[in-house]
Formats: sequence, C-alpha cells, structure tokens
Amino acid sequence: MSARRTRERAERGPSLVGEEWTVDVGPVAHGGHCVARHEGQVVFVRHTLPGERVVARVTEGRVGDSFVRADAVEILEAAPGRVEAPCPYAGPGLCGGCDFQHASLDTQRALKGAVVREQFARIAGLDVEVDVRPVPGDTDGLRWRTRVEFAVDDAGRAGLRPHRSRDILPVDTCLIATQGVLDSGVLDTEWPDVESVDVIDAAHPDEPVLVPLPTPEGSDGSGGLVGELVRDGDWEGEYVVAARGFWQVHPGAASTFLSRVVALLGVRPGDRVVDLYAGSGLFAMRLGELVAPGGFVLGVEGDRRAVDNGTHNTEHLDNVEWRANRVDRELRSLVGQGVTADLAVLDPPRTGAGKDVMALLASLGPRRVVYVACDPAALARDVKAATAHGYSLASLEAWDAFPMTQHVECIAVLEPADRD
Ligand SMILES: C[S@@+](CC[C@H](N)C(=O)[O-])C[C@H]1O[C@@H](n2cnc3c(N)ncnc32)[C@H](O)[C@@H]1O
Repeated sequence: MSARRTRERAERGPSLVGEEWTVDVGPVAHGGHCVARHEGQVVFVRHTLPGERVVARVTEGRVGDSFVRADAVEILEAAPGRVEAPCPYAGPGLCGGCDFQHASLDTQRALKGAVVREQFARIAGLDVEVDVRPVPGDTDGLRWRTRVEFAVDDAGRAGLRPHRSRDILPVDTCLIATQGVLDSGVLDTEWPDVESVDVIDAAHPDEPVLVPLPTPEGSDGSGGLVGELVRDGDWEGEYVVAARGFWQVHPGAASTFLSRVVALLGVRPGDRVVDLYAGSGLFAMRLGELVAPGGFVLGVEGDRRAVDNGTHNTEHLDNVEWRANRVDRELRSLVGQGVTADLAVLDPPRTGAGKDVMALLASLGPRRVVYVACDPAALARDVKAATAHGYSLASLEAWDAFPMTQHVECIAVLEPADRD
C-alpha cells in the first residue's frame, strides 16, 4: 500500500469491521444492497429486504466514512418477499455471485424495477414506470447461466468468489449455471497450475467448452469458436462467436433482445442503420435482412475477433458492412463526412456510451435510437446526455436476464424531442 493510502486510512478513523448493529432496513439501492442508518451513518446492507429489521455486521468501513457496508446476519423481522435461499452457498461471507437468492422472483423483479426508477430519477431527472419482465422460458430463475468463470484455489479446486473479495470458495454446484456447465465436470476436476476455468455451454457444440487460464502456450485465449442459435418469431439465425467473446449468458436473452430491438426500431426496407458495439452481429444479421432492399447496416465493434465473426455471420448479406473501431472514433469520422442514419441501435458495455458518443450519435440524426443496457445508472447518464442533444426518452422496458443477481437489462427508445 502506498504511503498516501496508509496516511489516508489512518486519518479515516478506526475500522468498524465486525461491529453488529440492529437496523431498520430502508429502500433497495443500486449494487445489490438496501440502505439503512445506524446513529446517522449510512449502511449498505446485503442479504436483506426493504422493511426488515436485521442485525447488520459491518464488512467494510471506518468511523467517519460516508457509508459502510454490512451483511444481514440475523433477520429479526422478515419482509413478506423473503424466501429460504435455494443455494447452499448464498449468504453472508459465502458466494458473491448472487445478490437476491433470499427474495422470491417477484420480489427480485420489484427490487430491480425500484433501482431502475431510482437511477432515472436521481441521474436523469426522469420519472419512469417500468416492470421487470421474466425472459421467456425462465420459470424459476435457476439453471440459466451458459457462461461461468470459476476461480481456482491453490489446491486446484474450482470455486466462486465472495462479494468484493479475492478469496475463493470451493463449490460443488452452482444453481444458476446450466446443467450443461455442471455436466462438463468442471467442479469434479482438479486444476493444477490454473488460475481460473471458463465454461461455455453454447448451442453448438453439444459438449460445453472448458478454457483454463492461463491458456496453454500457442493458444490465442479465445477458446475457439462456438455456435449460437437465435430466433425472432419464425426467423432463425445461426451465429459463430468466440467461446470467450461476448454473448448473452441467459439462453433466452439473445432472442428476446433481438425481437425487442427489431420491434422497437420499427425497421423499414431502405433504412440506413448503425449498430454500435455490435459484437458478433446479433442485431446486424437480422437488421441487414429487414432493411433490404435498398437499406444498409453498419456494424461498429472494437474487438477485432468479434468483427471477424460478425463479418462471417453476415457474409450472405451484401448490405452489411463492418468497422473494427472504437465507437467514438468511428462516429467522429462519420459525422465529419456528413453521414446520416435513419435508425441506430447501441449495446455498450457496463460503463455505457458516454457523453461524446451520445452527442455524435445525435448528429447522425436517427429518427429512433434503441439502447440496450446492462447498467441502469450508465443508461440514465446516457439518456440525460442525449436529452441535451435534442432526443428524449420515448419508452423504457426491463428484462430479468440475470435472475438471483442484482443485474437487470433495460431497453430504452430515444426519439427526437420535437417529433410531435
Ligand atoms: C454488451 S456487448 C454487446 C454485443 C452485441 N450487441 C451482442 O448483443 O451480442 C458490448 C460490445 O461492445 C464492444 N465494445 C466495448 N467498448 C467498445 C468501444 N469503445 N468501441 C467499440 N466497441 C466496444 C465489446 O467488445 C462488446 O462486443
């Protein structure tokens, strides 16, 4: 630790870790916890629900900090949405992968909806109504995760990490992983000299792909290629993706988001569409078909391998073009050339697109923008930025693509504010 950090820590006052306080739990907050107060101190408490009274044990924080973190270690008064966590590894100090195993699925979705509303109100100053919907086919929120990274401990056992910790908790199951991930044998195998193992349970091949890291010499670390099948109504598309490249982890998510993006964009033949953060072409393939004849799709993606796969996935279409570039750089160049677009879809990483990208995107003048977002805070920031450039939020929906966790996928539609 640097001398500056040691000094700052000393100035912050004594550690509160291990203190136990009885608190009344307030609203849920972004990050998988609820907010409580103890003698004026803000406490972010995990493993609890709004309206509960719990004993909270501090896990991080010092006297004088603006907030401390804690786990609910005893539930004195339970909220109606509380259930027995189905997973034996869920709970204080155990696996950090799931945040809401102690809540019924309906309650989890209500919590996520409250977080989305709160983020939009606080960050974008917008009052939004949103119901978090289950991904079609998901009945109990378990056995959905097709891609899992297991950490490996010094004894070579695969496991998962506790919340905000580099420790490794060896596990013999994971209830949100697909049966295929478990059947791969990853948890029954010893992994000497390995730091982690990625398991990818794609549609093709039938057997999950296991990629230990560090990868053996001579390997490019991608884990090779896998195949995924996506549906939009009667339409079916086959996609080649890098095993360790980006792909939606819930088996119903890619089809659901594609269908929603297509419906929300209102695509017409002849439209010129930009697909930003396009990955391996999940949206570009379908959009390329729908804008024909006369229309055009430009996929922009920063990962060279994803662009190669996207190019392969759309090679039967002569109206889809790819740019392997950072979205901000590509948009700056397009705007500089005076290019315009009829429609835009963007699906950035958790950090969001940022002010510059939203300003440049507005300069393309699309009649509609569909924004797929895995972080409601980043989405709210970007919607606010778009508002400054003449666009307004036309609709917002949210999908429970990550049951048992705090994560939620939102799809927002932006339109020129002077549209009507
Ligand atoms: C959430 S994924 C979406 C991919 C695709 N739309 C899909 O659903 O499969 C985000 C993608 O953005 C890419 N990316 C991240 N930052 C980028 C940037 N600054 N410029 C271009 N691409 C970026 C990542 O490589 C990743 O493929």
